[in-house]
Amino acid sequence: MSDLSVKICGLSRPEHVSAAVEAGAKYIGFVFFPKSPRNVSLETARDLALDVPAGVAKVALVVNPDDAFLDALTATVPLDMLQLHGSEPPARVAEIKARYGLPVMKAVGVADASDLPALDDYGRVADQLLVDTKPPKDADLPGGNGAAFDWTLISGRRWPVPWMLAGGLTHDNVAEAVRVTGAQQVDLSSAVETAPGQKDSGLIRQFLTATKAI
Ligand SMILES: O=C(O)c1ccccc1N[C@@H]1O[C@H](COP(=O)(O)O)[C@@H](O)[C@H]1O
Repeated sequence: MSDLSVKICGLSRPEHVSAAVEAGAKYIGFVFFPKSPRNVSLETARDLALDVPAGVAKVALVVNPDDAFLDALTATVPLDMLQLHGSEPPARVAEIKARYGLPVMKAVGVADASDLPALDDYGRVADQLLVDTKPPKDADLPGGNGAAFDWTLISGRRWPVPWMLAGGLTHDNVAEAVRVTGAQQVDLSSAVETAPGQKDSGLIRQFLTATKAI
C-alpha cells in the first residue's frame, strides 16, 4: 500500500469532492482565479468545504492575491492551507503566512535547471513547496495546463519542507514520476477531467487507485 498523499485540485461540484475523499485524497483544492475554467466563487467553495471531513485538507489556490481578497476568502471559506500559484516573492509569502495564520504552499514552475534555485529560496519561507511545470510565457493559466516537466531535473533533490509534485500527472505516468523524483505527495487537475474544468468521478477514482499500487 502506497503512502503517497494525493491532492485533487480544481473541484467545483459536491459529487467530485465526495469521489475524491472516498477514494483517499488527502487534499482538496479550490481554484480562485477568474481566467481558469475551474474558478469557483467564495460561496461555492464554502459549501463544498463544509462537506470535507476532518483529515482531508482544504486548499485555496490563489494567484497574486491582494489582502482584500484574502480577507474575504478566509472569512468565508473554512480552509487548511493557501496555495500561492502566482509570482508572489518570498517576502509576500512570509507576509501572507503571518497575516492569515494558515500554512502556505508556494508553487514554483520548473522548465530547466535555472528554475531550481527558487525552490531553495521559497523553501526558507513557505510551509510546503509545489514543484510544477513552468507554463509558457503566453499561457493563459499559470498552472493546470496538463503538461509535465523533465522530472530528472529534481531527481534526488530535497528541500527543508514537505513538497508536492505537479504538472501533467496521470494514472499512467504517476508511478514513473514518483520513481524518478521521490515525491511523497502529488497534485493534479487536468487528468481527472473530460474537458477543461469538467471533473469526472470515474477518472478521480482511477487516479487514486493507480497511486495505491505504487
Ligand atoms: O487548475 C487551474 O486552473 C490553475 C489555475 C491557475 C494556477 C494553477 C492551476 N492549477 C494547478 O496546476 C497544477 C498542475 O495541474 P495539471 O495536473 O497539470 O492540470 C496543479 O497544482 C493545479 O492545482
